Amino acid sequence: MFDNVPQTLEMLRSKGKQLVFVTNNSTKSRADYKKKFDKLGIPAKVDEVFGSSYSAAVYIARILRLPAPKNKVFVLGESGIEQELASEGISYLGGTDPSLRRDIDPATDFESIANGSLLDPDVGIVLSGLDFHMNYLKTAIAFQYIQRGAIHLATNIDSTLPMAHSFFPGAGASSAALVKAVGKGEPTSFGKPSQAMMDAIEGKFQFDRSRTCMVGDRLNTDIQFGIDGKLGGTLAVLTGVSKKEEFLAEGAKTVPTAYVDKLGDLLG
Ligand SMILES: O=C(O)[C@H](O)[C@H](O)COP(=O)(O)O
Ligand SMILES: [Mg+2]
Repeated sequence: MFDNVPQTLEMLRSKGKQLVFVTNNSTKSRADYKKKFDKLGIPAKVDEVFGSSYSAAVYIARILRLPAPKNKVFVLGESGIEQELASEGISYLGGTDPSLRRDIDPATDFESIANGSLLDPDVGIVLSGLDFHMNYLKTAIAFQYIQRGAIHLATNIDSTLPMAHSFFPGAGASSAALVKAVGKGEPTSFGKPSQAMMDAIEGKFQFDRSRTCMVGDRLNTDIQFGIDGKLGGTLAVLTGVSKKEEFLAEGAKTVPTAYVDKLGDLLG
């Protein structure tokens, strides 16, 4: 963690600034993040967290509103997605179901998927996110649901996951096999820097875009979200970005982490 994060957040709160913690990581729910913040000593409320799983669940429950009974969600991902779907009252299957965390059995599974006996006829949506347990069986089932009319949505489509000061396959890589098999391009996704995520955050928190700035860690997601005219236009604050020149070329102002105490001045 960067130095002085709790102090910086406290300073912002003391100036009456509204804080929203935005993450594309679908493996954790807002409640999971609250626990993580507690462990790190960062004061935060569950309601201040906005994740891609929650964003997708809100879209499915409040905007898409598929008519029952064909409104169940087949999940390709971890418990964060399941928790947020449950919080919006959406029925789901797949996800962390241990019976699907296995190799496909060619002697039986192809037939059972093809004849529908391994499928739930009420699935109307396939929702994919970062999946630490990807396998052929789940991909094949998801593919069949989509072939039978289910809508493919994604929490987010990041190519990589930054971990341990390196990069690993991200949510977009998790669903890449499915996307290739379906052949219709990327699914609608709800993470940064999508307009869907932006609209959802703005809808929930009612903030003024022209007086908003975003602190992020990557040019391809967080930073674009901050400068592409959707969030504050040209102002963003960096806490560590590898391609600073590219960011500057976009006309953004930057503040090194060491001067993050100026954040309040920037926000006025
Ligand atoms: O692949 C992903 O899902 C993302 O790379 C990852 O979860 C990071 O999300 P962030 O919290 O940085 O938005
Ligand atoms: Mg990030």
